[in-house]
Amino acid sequence: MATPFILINLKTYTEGFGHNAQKIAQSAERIAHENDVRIGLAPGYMDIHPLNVHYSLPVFAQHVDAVSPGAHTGHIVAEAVKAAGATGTLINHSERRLTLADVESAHTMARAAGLETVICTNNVATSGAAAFFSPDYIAIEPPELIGSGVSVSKADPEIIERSVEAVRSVRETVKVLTGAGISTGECVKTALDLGTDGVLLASGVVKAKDPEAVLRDLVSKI
Ligand SMILES: O=C[C@H](O)COP(=O)(O)O
Repeated sequence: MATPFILINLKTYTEGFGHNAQKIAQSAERIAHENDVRIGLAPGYMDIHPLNVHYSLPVFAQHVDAVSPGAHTGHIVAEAVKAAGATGTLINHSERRLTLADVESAHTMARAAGLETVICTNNVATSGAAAFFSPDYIAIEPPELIGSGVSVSKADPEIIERSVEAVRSVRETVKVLTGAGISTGECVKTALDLGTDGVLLASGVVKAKDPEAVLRDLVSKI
């Protein structure tokens, strides 16, 4: 199995802006170093460059548009997030959905820019479809459980198992992340036991009183 990957999406929570993003990055870097685990952050765009400069950890954009560099205004271009220091990007997060055609274009552009890719999906069928694009990871997240505090690995383990099957039947090499409501080491262990390669989470860490304590718990059962 690949090294487990814990990817923390800071979303647009104020608890994940600026100095707060740096504190979470510092804890993540330390805990990843002490354990055999990759921990990455997906901060807001303004925090990509500072995190990349000060910390040694994967830094993901939360989204890129299906737009190439040139005469476009107000878009997020994969090459630009790469130039700002991002090492990867989420694509098609449930809170930033794209059409299937745009998922494909955004993914192609992210790849061409040299970014690691995580395509988010909402069910088994979209997970299977996304596998045809050969991203590095597919993150399966039932939208109704996002931010709910109810872990998908407990509430709906079947969707995880069936998504892993759907993805692997299309592309053996694509890794899968479990997302939605993940907040403890037990959730991470269940996600790994269900055949996934890690987790995508947000509120459990970002909104915690002590994010470092949550991070330590997340890696405790790997
Ligand atoms: O990107 C992260 C996911 O949407 C999960 O969010 P959550 O951990 O707050 O449920």
